[in-house]
Amino acid sequence: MIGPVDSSQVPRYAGPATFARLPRLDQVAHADVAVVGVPFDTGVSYRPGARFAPSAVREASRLLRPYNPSLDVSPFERVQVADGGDIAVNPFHIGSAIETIEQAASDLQREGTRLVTIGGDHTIALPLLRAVSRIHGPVALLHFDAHLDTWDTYFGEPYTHGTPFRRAVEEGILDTEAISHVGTRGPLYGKKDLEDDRRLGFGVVTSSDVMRRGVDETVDALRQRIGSRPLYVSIDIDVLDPAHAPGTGTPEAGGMTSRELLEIVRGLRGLNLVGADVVEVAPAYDHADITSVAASHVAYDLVSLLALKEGV
Ligand SMILES: N=C(N)NCCCC(=O)O
Ligand SMILES: [Zn+2]
Ligand SMILES: [Zn+2]
Repeated sequence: MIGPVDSSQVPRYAGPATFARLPRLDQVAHADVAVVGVPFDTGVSYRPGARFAPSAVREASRLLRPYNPSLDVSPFERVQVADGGDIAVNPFHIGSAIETIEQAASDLQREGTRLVTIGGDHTIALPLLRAVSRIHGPVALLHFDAHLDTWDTYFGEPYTHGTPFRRAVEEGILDTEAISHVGTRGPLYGKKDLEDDRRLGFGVVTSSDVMRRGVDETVDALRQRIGSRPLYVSIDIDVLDPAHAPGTGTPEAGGMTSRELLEIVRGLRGLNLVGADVVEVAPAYDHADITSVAASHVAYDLVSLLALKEGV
């Protein structure tokens, strides 16, 4: 196993950044888990800038340490984790970008590598879900977000960051017995948004529900719905309150704390996780790397969950 650069030997701020100072994918024979960037933000409806997230999150991840006490695992000792670099996508053509992401994600997973993808805007969840469903069939989905992202079109366009999960249901790549939003809040276009969303099959745990029920009850309910199904986790960083994630494109007041999010993610331990993404970090609106740090820690816990599951 090739682990991260030892920060007691080489200062952690030295050298080019890979996620958690891990080796690059081309430096290992095989990776069980790869962290890969998708610098794409052509699908946004408001503030752009998520194309700069992969490099910002890698920079913020320099401070991650190799032992995860919350999950009692040293993920980089248990399995080979590597940084898969960025998928080079066309910034001028959403359809072409989606095709490139689906193909690249499929190629990366060909030898059983699991992906934790750093977006990019939420458009990228659709091709990533297509790629995991090619392997596992329709997957359960836990979607952490302030937004439903099950709208139909924007300006007539079906492929945007507000529409990936409606497309995914239409394409039959989700197991609609086990799809939930967590952390939703904020104004909608109309009541119909919620009705449409329910008709697609989504369960909703709002940000207020999490606050009222607490983390443990929330986790119990989510776990029951998911069972042993293959599970994909998509985390829009705007699920966090703007106080915890100012660096994002469509911020909404009244969100979760980073502590709540991390605890819910850790509560997924033992489930059949097959892939995950962390999207919508927009570094230009960030302050003191608050958002990139949160995203890097969430990604670290997702990698840890995969390491627990894939390791022997
Ligand atoms: N996926 C994110 N972050 N936002 C979707 C917001 C869509 C809208 O402008 O209504
Ligand atoms: Zn979203
Ligand atoms: Zn969102």
